[in-house]
Amino acid sequence: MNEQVDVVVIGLGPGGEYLAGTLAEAGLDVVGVEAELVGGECPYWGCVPSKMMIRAGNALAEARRVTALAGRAETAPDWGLVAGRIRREATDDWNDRVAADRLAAKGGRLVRGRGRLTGPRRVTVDGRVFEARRGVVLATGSRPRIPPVPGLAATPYWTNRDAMSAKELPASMLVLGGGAIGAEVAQVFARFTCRVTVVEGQDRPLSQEEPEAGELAAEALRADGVTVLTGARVRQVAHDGDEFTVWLEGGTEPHRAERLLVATGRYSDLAGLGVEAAGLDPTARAVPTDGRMRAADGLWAVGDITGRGAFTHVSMYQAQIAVRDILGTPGPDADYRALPRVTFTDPEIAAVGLTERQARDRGLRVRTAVLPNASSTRGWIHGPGGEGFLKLVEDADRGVLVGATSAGPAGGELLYGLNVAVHAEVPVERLRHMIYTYPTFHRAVEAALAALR
Ligand SMILES: Cc1cc2nc3c(=O)[nH]c(=O)nc-3n(C[C@H](O)[C@H](O)[C@H](O)COP(=O)(O)OP(=O)(O)OC[C@H]3O[C@@H](n4cnc5c(N)ncnc54)[C@H](O)[C@@H]3O)c2cc1C
Ligand SMILES: NC(=O)c1ccc[n+]([C@@H]2O[C@H](COP(=O)([O-])OP(=O)(O)OC[C@H]3O[C@@H](n4cnc5c(N)ncnc54)[C@H](O)[C@@H]3O)[C@@H](O)[C@H]2O)c1
Repeated sequence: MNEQVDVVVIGLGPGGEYLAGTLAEAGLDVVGVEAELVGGECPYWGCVPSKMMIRAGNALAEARRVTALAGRAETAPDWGLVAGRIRREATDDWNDRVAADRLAAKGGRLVRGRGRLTGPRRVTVDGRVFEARRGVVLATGSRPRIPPVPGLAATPYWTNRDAMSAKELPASMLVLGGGAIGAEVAQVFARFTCRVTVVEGQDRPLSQEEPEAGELAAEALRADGVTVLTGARVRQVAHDGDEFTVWLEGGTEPHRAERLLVATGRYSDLAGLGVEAAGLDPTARAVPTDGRMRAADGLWAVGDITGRGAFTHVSMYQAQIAVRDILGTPGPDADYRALPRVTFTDPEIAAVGLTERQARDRGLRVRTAVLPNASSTRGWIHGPGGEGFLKLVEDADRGVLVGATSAGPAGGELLYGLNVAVHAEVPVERLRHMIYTYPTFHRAVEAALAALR
């Protein structure tokens, strides 16, 4: 006998867990299906452990700046403290009991196993078939994309999961990919004395962001002793039982390291989820959704699987919209114009909305301004560790900001005001006549607005 429920949520990462819990609290009969840990990638192998590492690495870096600012401070990096904190405080030793109990307390039912769509509004988990009266939500996230480099698949390469759960740091590590994961992990590991080389295929790290952001990230990594190779293609990878050997196209000598971290982006396994049973293309990169997060009749999708930005805040934002749609509560459609993101390197590199290139490619008449942090009073006072810049992108015809990048010691926090400006389309003319606190990092916004050309 098939089991009748109101909603089945497949995948309980940040978006799915929120959806399942909120719909259950609203009185619906909800089944949440989870193949691994309730909470998903973010709390166990993603945002939370990586930011805990970064907090520790930043403390070391700040202590090292004491020499230039305040005297002498000695540091003796101990990865055991970081690994222990991640184990105890962040992940409960990779145990999701608390999250599973939280869902149960809200009235949701957890079904452990791998869910598959086997028809419209129908999900099968290890032979159990659920018929969802209102529908099914796909929230199965993403996995590391492993490039088809000869030899790589046969080696014991690391993904983010190994890096986040490392009890000890390797003496040396090659990082394939200089995106968000590559840049963050490379810097932290280097600060804990691991010899790190980043191999990035594009001509700079963080290649999807402003060129100035990528250049700053490369400089920051190099300042921490990371070797950054750009425009680099890996020809072959091998492992001899002890170490990795990596040959690059055009290189004469191979690179060797104890570990190889692959951080070359993510993909969503739509075929494994059986999306064709709901009329969707299993070979697509993402599940297309409308403004209400609907993918088909009685089918919603949220999170990484939608391809609208692999961030926890995107997944949660979309989940809120899907909840409203399922419950029939009014509210605005999804709007990605002011999509914020922060790469938590030191300096933090934060951006919202369009880059200059994206704005120009859309045919906008663009005005921009780029100011180095050192040109502001606060940036100059800050001294060592204050590197960064502020960049604004204006749609000159409408007189509103459509994008901004803030990089610096508090780049992610500074972004907030710019996020509001882009989201609410606050006229640049109004922003120019605001009072900006002296001497903050964000006061640079006033100077940048004046410099828009
Ligand atoms: C190292 C790292 C650092 C990151 N740092 C940040 C950060 O600082 N800020 C930020 O916003 N984002 C960050 N991210 C991205 C963030 O983790 C993801 O965007 C977010 O977790 C995606 O949420 P989601 O809801 O799509 O699902 P996910 O977290 O991907 O979870 C999906 C869940 O679905 C389950 N699942 C998959 N298939 C099935 C199935 N068939 N049946 C049942 N269950 C299934 C999985 O087991 C998993 O638990 C980071 C990611 C990584 C890897
Ligand atoms: N702070 C944050 O919010 C944060 C932190 C980590 C991860 N994330 C999320 O997780 C996602 C995945 O992170 P990621 O770093 O794996 O992906 P990414 O897409 O951010 O970066 C991948 C990088 O690898 C490069 N690359 C791809 N194939 C390559 C190859 N064969 N050789 C060399 N370089 C290659 C790309 O040019 C790119 O720069 C991110 O896109 C982001 O959405 C967010």
